[in-house]
Amino acid sequence: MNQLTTPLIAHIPGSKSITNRALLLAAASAGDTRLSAPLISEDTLAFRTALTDLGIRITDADTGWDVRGGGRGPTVGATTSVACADAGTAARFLPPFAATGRGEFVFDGSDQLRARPLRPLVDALGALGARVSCGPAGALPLTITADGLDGGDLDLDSSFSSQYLTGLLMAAPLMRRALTVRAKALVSRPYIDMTLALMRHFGATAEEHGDGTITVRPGGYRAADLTVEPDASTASYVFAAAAVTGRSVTVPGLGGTSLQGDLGFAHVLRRTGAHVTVTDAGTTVTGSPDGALTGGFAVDMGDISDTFMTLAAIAPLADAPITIHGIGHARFKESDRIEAVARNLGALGIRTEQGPDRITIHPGATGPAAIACYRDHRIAMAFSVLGLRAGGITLDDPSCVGKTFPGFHAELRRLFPDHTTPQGI
Ligand SMILES: O=C(O)C1=C[C@@H](OP(=O)(O)O)[C@@H](O)[C@H](O)C1
Ligand SMILES: C=C(OP(=O)(O)O)C(=O)O
Repeated sequence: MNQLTTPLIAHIPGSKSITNRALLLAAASAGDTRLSAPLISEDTLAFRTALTDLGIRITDADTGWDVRGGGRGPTVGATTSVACADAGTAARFLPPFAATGRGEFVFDGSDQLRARPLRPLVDALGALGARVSCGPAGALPLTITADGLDGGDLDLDSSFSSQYLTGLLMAAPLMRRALTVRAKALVSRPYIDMTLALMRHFGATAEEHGDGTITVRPGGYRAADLTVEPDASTASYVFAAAAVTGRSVTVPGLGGTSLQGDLGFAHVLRRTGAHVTVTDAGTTVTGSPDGALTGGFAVDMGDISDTFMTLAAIAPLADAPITIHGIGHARFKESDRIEAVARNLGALGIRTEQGPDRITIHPGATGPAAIACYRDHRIAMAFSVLGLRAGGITLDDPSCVGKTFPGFHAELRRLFPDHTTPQGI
């Protein structure tokens, strides 16, 4: 192996989705949980602070965090405000947990988070017996006057997000009766598989029926230590960087046993000509020589929509158009991500066509441009990868990567010191 083919070892922090699920499940468990290698970023620190505000004791430890679970939903005397910052997982996972407790809770968040839909979750909590109200737009601020939750049967609109279902499922073992949920038009299904696997890790009983409904029985959780694997959504950026530079990048600890559907992005890169190996020890992506990318295909990224921007941002380097579809729900996240990608590619001189749930990107030389991040960490990180090949790319808000990867710019520079990274960072 020469220097160019020797794999670069990427340092990718823990999964945001696993960290925040494990924090909540540990908080709901009877006993102490050691959560090792958690992600430390704005989203997970906001989630930790929110649980602390709900009375959960979380302390720093040598390998991560120690959580002393209460074995039930939170009980508060006075009205308790819970800040969710920009974290969609906090806004969707914490209210059902609180509703199984006692007292009044007011959940709120940033303007960005206040713009993201909550109505299906509000309706579901009301149907389960909670006294709940939300803002005029069917979003935050959300007020719950909790006195436990009954459980029962529920139809849940899951077309905007899978997170409502995750929040309700994780609260279900704390409800008075079994919960059976029929999720309609469910998106991002791999995140439900992750939820169920982690619930079972903490001792819950969840049954998946043939018709897609899920039944969770009461009985609470038991504490169970957990080590968080590296974040597969974050790994998409270094895997794409390997593809566009022709280098080889390995992410140790993210492999065949992963709970994360976004590892599927590595297989999407295979379609561009990259070589991918996934073992239980980790995943390695090796780009074609000189970073040549094969286009001329369409791909459904509905299950792994957080990574569609990573592919879209490098698609101008391909030899033929790439169409990404199944991603309509990505319009309701930190930004309207299809529109954000289209506008930024347009600013770079790249032709795109978009539909409600899709975008087609045409190849072309990219000119210099200041990327409008829309305070969306994934827009900033995805276009930084393009910047490795296309000089003259700057970011209007480089620090927005702090939501899930505060060390992103430093790691990209460390891995690719000979390539350009967005100026001003
Ligand atoms: O459950 C989770 O941890 C997540 C689910 C996904 O959201 P949607 O279910 O809204 O697609 C994903 O975009 C988000 O980054 C994390
Ligand atoms: C959508 C995302 O996060 P969340 O929904 O947890 O805010 C994301 O990380 O891309």
